[in-house]
Amino acid sequence: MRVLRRLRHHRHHRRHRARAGGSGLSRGAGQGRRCGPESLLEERSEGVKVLVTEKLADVAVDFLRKEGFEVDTLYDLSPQELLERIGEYDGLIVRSATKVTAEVIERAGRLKAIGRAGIGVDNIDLEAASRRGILVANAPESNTVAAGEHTLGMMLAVARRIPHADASLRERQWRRSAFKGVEVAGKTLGLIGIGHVGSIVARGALGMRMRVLAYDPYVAAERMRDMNVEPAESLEQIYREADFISLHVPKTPQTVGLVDEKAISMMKPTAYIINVARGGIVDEKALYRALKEGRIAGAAIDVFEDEPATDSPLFDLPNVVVTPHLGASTVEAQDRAGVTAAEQVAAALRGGVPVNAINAPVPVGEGAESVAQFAGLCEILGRLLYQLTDRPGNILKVEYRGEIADRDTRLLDVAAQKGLLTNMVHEPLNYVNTPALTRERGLRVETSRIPESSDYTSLITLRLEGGAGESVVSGTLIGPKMEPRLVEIQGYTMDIIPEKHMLFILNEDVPGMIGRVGTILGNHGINIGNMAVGRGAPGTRAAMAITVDEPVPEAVLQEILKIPGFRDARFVTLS
Ligand SMILES: NC(=O)C1=CN([C@@H]2O[C@H](COP(=O)(O)OP(=O)(O)OC[C@H]3O[C@@H](n4cnc5c(N)ncnc54)[C@H](O)[C@@H]3O)[C@@H](O)[C@H]2O)C=CC1
Ligand SMILES: O=C(O)C(=O)COP(=O)(O)O
Repeated sequence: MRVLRRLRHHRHHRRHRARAGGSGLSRGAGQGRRCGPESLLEERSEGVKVLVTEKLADVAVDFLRKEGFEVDTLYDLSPQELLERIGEYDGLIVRSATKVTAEVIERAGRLKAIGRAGIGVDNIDLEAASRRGILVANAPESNTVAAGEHTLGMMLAVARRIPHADASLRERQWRRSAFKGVEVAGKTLGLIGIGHVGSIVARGALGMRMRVLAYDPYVAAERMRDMNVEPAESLEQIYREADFISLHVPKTPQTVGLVDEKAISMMKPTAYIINVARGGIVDEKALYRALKEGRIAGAAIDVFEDEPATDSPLFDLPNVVVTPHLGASTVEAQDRAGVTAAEQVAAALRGGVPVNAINAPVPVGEGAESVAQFAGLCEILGRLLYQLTDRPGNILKVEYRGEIADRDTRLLDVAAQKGLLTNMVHEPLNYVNTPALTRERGLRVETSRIPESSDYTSLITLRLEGGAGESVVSGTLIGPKMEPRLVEIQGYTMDIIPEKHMLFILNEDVPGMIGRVGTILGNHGINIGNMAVGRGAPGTRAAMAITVDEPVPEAVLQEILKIPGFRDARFVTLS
């Protein structure tokens, strides 16, 4: 299967991060890291309902249906109708027009995942979604080429007044002298934001022999120079020097109103503003005044403060080119955005963390996929740790040894917490809401890394401290199938594949103990699957880990403990 590796510039974290995309990561829907213990992952999709509120590529809807989801495409829902219907759905897929407000999220009792078939997520209340444990994932890069090409098209359209000339000729007027434009070659294009879309615009502009100047505090000057782009010292430099100013930043509290009256006042009277980013980043009223008074030459606008915008005063100005938010509207981009969003939602609904998750940790960088494979193990270790502890402490120590110590393990930190909290909290836990619940419970998480590991390629140890004594468990993944193994429990070295029902017993290291346990379990009709023993110094203490086919009742544990030499016997459930 195809696995793509690519660099993406994350919108909000504003740093370059490597991500794996493609469809090689899971058995069912692609684009997700399988993060839970395999047995915990939800494979069934019957009865799992996905609502699509905006036109999505047919291939994306087909994909979801083939995966067994029930899909409703309700493209004309009013905000009120959305509030009324959202409670029926487990997944939601939107584009930019659906406002997924805190109120929508509050009413979305079943909702587990929101997919954005595009880039900008400013129409989704991320904080509200995260609080409710709803995973949000978008489709970065799906439409960057489309948005970049649209920007270049808009720049040429406004520079050469193409739409006006077209409209005039359709009125049967041959007015050649009325539509004299300006060239872009030799002019300065000032980019505000040079992430994915900005870079594509830069490339096109350089091809047209423009000088490209860019302002982006989160992209290194070196990287810009590699692209033959001149790093601007400040926004002011862009405003003062650029002939065309094009915005390619996300809409955030920091960028709303970025290009305001003051910014426009610094621009050349011959300058053009192009906005294919988001409405509201350019102050529309200030823009209107400047255009009307001829303080700048023109503007090309694809996005508006209030969309759908059918009545903007900008539409009456002759030096403006407008399109109704068409930046992403190409066949190719829509196919990509739709399929990616659908894959992300499908993966999330099956318990994975999709690779484009915005509000959950996704491993990045070298070995990212192998990190995801350890998530199930960490969750098991967390569950086990809690159940082995009588009075759990509030410090969770996660130790990474060997290869795993060099990886991005944020996902694993959360997986361990998720396992630990499972039996502590009543809320359903996932990778989105677990860190907040950990904090709420006053649990401190400390991680440490030791790159060398003598016995295993990678070893993960969880310790719970600060309560009645310390509890410790270690595990690893073994073999070509990367199967989980418990290799240390409460200081005893052993080797056993974890299973749903397990028994842990501490006993004196004397002959006959294993047989006694076997006899008691057998007397109660409890079948043993597997067994491992760990020892202290010979003849002192020992421990047994036993997998059983069904839960072991408390009375059976008590029967074991009545036999001299047995010190502790616990039944644990690992899924
Ligand atoms: N009109 C349309 O249909 C489309 C619009 N968009 C818009 O374009 C935006 C950019 O998309 P991408 O390039 O893919 O995102 P990106 O995340 O790759 O790039 C955004 C860049 O903006 C920079 N940035 C953030 N805050 C900044 C600030 N205050 N000043 C200067 N730079 C800042 C970031 O460092 C980053 O390099 C999206 O967030 C979306 O709103 C994207 C696709 C289609
Ligand atoms: O991807 C983006 O950020 C866009 O603005 C595209 O929006 P759309 O999906 O066409 O409503």
